[in-house]
Amino acid sequence: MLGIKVGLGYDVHALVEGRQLILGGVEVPYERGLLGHSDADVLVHAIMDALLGALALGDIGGHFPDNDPSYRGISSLTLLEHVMGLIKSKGYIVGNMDSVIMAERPKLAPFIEKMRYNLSRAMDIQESCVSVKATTTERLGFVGREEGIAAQAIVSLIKVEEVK
Ligand SMILES: Nc1ccn([C@@H]2O[C@H](COP(=O)(O)O)[C@@H](O)[C@H]2O)c(=O)n1
Ligand SMILES: C[C@@]1(CO)OP(=O)(O)OP(=O)(O)OC[C@H]1O
Repeated sequence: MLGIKVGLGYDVHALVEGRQLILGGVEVPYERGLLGHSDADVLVHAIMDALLGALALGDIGGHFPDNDPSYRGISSLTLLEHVMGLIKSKGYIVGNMDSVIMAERPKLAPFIEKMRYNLSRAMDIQESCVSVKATTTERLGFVGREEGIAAQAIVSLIKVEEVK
C-alpha cells in the first residue's frame, strides 16, 4: 500500500483590540490581534488540524484543551512541534504543506517568507515544501468586514518506517 496520507485544516479567530497579531509565528504589526486561549495563531492552528486529520488523530481542541491553563498564551509553534512529535512517532514525515490566510487587512505579503521559514523549522522540512498564501475576501463576509481572520491548510504525509 502507498504510504501517503493527506489532511485538511481550517480555523477562524476574531480580531480584537489589545492583542498581538501572530501569524505563522510572526508578529505582524497591526492595530488589532487575534483572540484566543493560546497566541491564537490561526495559520498554525489550521496546519496542526491538517496534520492531525491526515492520521485521523482528532483536532487541536482535543489535544490542547482551551480550559487548560498551561496553554494560556502559548506559542502555537510550540504546539506544532508537539504535533510533529506525534506524527513522527507514528512513522510519518511531512511531504508538503500548502495554506492560505484569509485577511482583509493588514497586507501580509512582506511577512510570508518569515512565516515559511518558521513553519519549515517547526515541521522539519525544506522551505520549498512549505507554501503560505494570502487573500482578501473582496470585502465580503466576516473576513471582509474585518471581524476575523481565517486560514486553511492541506498537508501530505509520507510513511517512512513501520511502527510496531
Ligand atoms: N491580507 C492580505 C491579502 C492579500 N494579500 C496579497 O494581495 C494580493 C491580492 O489579494 P486578493 O485578495 O485580491 O487575491 C494577493 O496576491 C496576496 O498575496 C496580502 O498581502 N495580504
Ligand atoms: C489552541 C487552543 C489551545 O488551548 O486555544 P485557542 O488559541 O483558543 O485556539 P482554538 O483554535 O480556539 O482551539 C484550540 C485550543 O485548544
